[in-house]
Amino acid sequence: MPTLLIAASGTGGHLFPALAVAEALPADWQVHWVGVPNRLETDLVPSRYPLHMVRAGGLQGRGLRKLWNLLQLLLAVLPMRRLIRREGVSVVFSSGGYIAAPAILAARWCGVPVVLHESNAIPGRVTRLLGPLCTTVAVGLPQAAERLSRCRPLVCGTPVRRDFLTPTPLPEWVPGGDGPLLLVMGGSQGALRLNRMVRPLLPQLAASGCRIVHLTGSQDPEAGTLRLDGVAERAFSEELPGLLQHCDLAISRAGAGSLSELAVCGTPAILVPFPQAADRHQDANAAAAASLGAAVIVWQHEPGEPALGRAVWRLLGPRLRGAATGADPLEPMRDGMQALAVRDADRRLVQVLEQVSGRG
Ligand SMILES: CC(=O)N[C@H]1[C@@H](OP(=O)(O)OP(=O)(O)OC[C@H]2O[C@@H](n3ccc(=O)[nH]c3=O)[C@H](O)[C@@H]2O)O[C@H](CO)[C@@H](O)[C@@H]1O
Repeated sequence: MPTLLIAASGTGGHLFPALAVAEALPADWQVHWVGVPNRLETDLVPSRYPLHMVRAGGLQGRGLRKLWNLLQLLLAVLPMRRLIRREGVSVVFSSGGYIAAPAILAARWCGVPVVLHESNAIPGRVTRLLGPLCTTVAVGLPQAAERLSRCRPLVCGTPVRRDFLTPTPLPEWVPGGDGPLLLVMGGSQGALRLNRMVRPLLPQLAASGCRIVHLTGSQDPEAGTLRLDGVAERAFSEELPGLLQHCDLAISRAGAGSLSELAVCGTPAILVPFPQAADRHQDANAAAAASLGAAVIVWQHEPGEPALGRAVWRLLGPRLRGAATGADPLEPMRDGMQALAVRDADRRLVQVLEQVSGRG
């Protein structure tokens, strides 16, 4: 029985694509997962995949703290190597981030093939540094391949969960009515600054008949303070597939996971890239969508500045006024999102895993 070790940790953007790959494997594969204590994987990884923990953090901090984190990251190679040997792992797969570093080094040490998936348009530090050691580097966007010429990467899209690919109903708690539906989301952790840009716009939008779902994240102290008819606020929703398939427009951060889900659902978006993302990779993700006409980029600004409001009213205005479809700016954006979509990224990656494990 082939055994896959998945090294994915931390954010939805790393965990969900890896989960999609695990779910797409043929039934005879066994999956083990390696993560970090107290991160999102403890909630998200289903119990059918044994979850092993190693201590491995990012290289945050300065001076001695940074050195200590680097040492911990290197020391994590040892338990990973033991895990690979003990479970008879045939292939290691990682969706990137810091946990990928010890996973790649341990796999090479054991002579086991390793497949690395990079979903961002600007590859992360670990991908740039250790990609050349991997058996295969796969990327979600062609823009990333241009930046990784030493690894000859395979462009295969970023896997999304199956529910995004099959028709899914709108959740019952979404405000009813005929008005267009606007979804606001800030990635798996929510985005405070994005929430603050959006809130001043909501009273007028709701008064004009727009229905709004705002996914605030769990850290927003202002959540729940604005009570308006036609607006539903949630910290997090498990029902994003139904929301994305039915909404007219999304306002979103430009994380690679969200972007690939918007694309497969054909959902037009206003993207507000997170300015502190490593190497400003969200700017590049957003640019990849905007270059296809799929999205409009609005740079993060203070609440009350006009850019976001102008973009929302320009895009939703015709639907709020009930104008004819020909004048609707959202239609070409939907086509743009569909051009960005890769619907079989999970199967393409499974094919790679089967090949490198000698079964393909
Ligand atoms: C702040 C930051 O640096 N974020 C990075 C992080 O992703 P981060 O997890 O922040 O964002 P992504 O957009 O990649 O993924 C969000 C995921 O959370 C899910 N979701 C979100 C809200 C909700 O209510 N329900 C729900 O299910 C979405 O369906 C999606 O699958 O890793 C990504 C992949 O390397 C990067 O592109 C992002 O830049």
